[in-house]
Amino acid sequence: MKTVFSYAKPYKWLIVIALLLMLMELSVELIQPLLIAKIIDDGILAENVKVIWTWGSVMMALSFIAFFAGGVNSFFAAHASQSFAFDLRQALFRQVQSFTMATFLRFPTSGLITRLTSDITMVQNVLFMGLRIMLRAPLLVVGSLVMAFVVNVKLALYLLIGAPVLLIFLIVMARKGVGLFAQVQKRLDRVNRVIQENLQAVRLIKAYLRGAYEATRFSKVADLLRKNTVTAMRMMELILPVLLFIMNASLMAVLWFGAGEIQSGDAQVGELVAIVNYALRMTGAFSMFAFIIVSLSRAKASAERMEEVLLANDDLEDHQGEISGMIDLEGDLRFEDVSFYYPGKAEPILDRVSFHVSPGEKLAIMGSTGAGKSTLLNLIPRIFDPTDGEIYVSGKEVRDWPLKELRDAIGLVPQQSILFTGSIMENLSWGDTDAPVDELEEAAKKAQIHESIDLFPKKYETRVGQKGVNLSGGQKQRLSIARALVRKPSILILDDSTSALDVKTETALWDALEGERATMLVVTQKIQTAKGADHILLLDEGKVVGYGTHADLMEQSALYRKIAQSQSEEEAVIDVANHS
Ligand SMILES: Nc1ncnc2c1ncn2[C@@H]1O[C@H](COP(=O)(O)OP(=O)(O)OP(=O)(O)O)[C@@H](O)[C@H]1O
Repeated sequence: MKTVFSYAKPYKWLIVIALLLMLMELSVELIQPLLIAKIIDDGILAENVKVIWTWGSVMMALSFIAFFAGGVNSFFAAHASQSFAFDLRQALFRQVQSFTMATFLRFPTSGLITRLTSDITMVQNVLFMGLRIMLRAPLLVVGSLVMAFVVNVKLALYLLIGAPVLLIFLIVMARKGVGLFAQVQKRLDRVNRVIQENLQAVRLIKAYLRGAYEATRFSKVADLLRKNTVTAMRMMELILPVLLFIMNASLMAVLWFGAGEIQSGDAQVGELVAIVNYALRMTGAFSMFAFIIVSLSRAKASAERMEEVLLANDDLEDHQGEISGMIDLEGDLRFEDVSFYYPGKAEPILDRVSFHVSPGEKLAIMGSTGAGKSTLLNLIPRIFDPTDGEIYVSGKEVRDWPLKELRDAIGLVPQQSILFTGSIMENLSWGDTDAPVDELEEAAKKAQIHESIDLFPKKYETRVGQKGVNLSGGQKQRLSIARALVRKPSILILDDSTSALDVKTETALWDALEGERATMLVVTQKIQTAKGADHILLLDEGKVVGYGTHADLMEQSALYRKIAQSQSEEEAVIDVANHS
């Protein structure tokens, strides 16, 4: 809670002013029964019209002040709570962005989305309501009690009859509430996860006719959310009747014993009326308690979930020392005995991998699916750090480069092309926001996507992503490659990013990349692509099982020969099909 609410600190003066205004409003409310008592005892019963007019006017003036204070309080409360939520959302977003992959994988995406949306709204509402009514209700209870004692101690004591039971009951309910609402937020995470998966996979779901199946899956998680929320709310709904029962019993005691006190002359009618008035105000305030406990419980659960994110320890150390050199234009890359385990896994995904790529060389990486190719590539820009061994870029261990320097020098094209909503131009300049337009077009030409873009009516201003044109798989791959080229990387990493290209386009792409001053790592399944590389690294179950040129591997590696043979058979079948 502390970390989350520390984001309200910059608005402490707004909060203080809002609280003072709220106290002003509250004081007026508390003084009013006292004035009523005075009007009854000294005005009505004493038949003194002047007293009635004087105190009546004071009451009116005070009501106006309370009205004004309430209005301004709302203004400050809204401003403080909205600004607090804005800052908190920014902080959470930045924190999630700064996560290492290892930390990121600890939180399901849907959970992060819920934290950034519904959880923040929950604490924002609590701050707003806190400044408006939540604090006001308990203060009204305490204030009314104090005022009741000021009016008549004996009568006020009857109001306290139910206090201990009430207090214990409220504490128990508040504790239960936090646990129940934490569960509700978890269920909401799961609902969000199913929604997210469904929206992403909408085409697949249609193609597999899995709409009904997914609807059932959604019903199940939505039903769990409903059940948990109902349980929590039912528990909370107990609060109001119990509170009212206790308060009404206390009120009965006041009236019962109050009548006796008036008859014996120990109390006046006006005093009894004032105390009943305070008791009614306390009851009214208590009726807010159910709502307050629900809101506080939800906000506490939400704050704890956000705190998990804000306090998540990031273990990726950024070398902040002096930059003693720049990564060369064509980065030299060396893996020395690199092993890697995914967090919490017992089996290594990479097992003592060593190889060297000289500046400007092109290394093709091959291996069966799951061999560890993508994992290996992710270690270069330090998406993960190796568990053992070292990786050197331009002669320096990757952990010794400042992270920005290292990542600036790398152009990574992931296996799945990811584009952002916006124009083609915006997607290209995402690679380097300072790159001039002609460089963006140059990159597009090299990536063999310029001609396709030219055919769109709006050319580079064509919108992609949601509500924009849907690019084909191959177009997306080429756009992703162009985006990486815009960075003018020293090391260009293509993770199976040409799989959707036809042979002609791919050949043109490799020809265009020939002139690029970059060391290249290319994951590929195609022997044809590997043949064009200076060296080929063959991975199997995380181990290097072959390294050399195409000719070397044809000679040394049975696995490579098998892949080559299967692909030449495939080509033969295609040839036959084409000629028949
Ligand atoms: N985040 C993760 N946590 C645990 N295991 C993972 C994670 N990501 C990948 N793996 C496992 O690591 C192994 C290697 O995965 P990787 O993606 O590196 O393989 P790959 O050779 O690129 O495969 P493909 O050619 O199919 O893309 C796989 O067995 C995969 O299940």
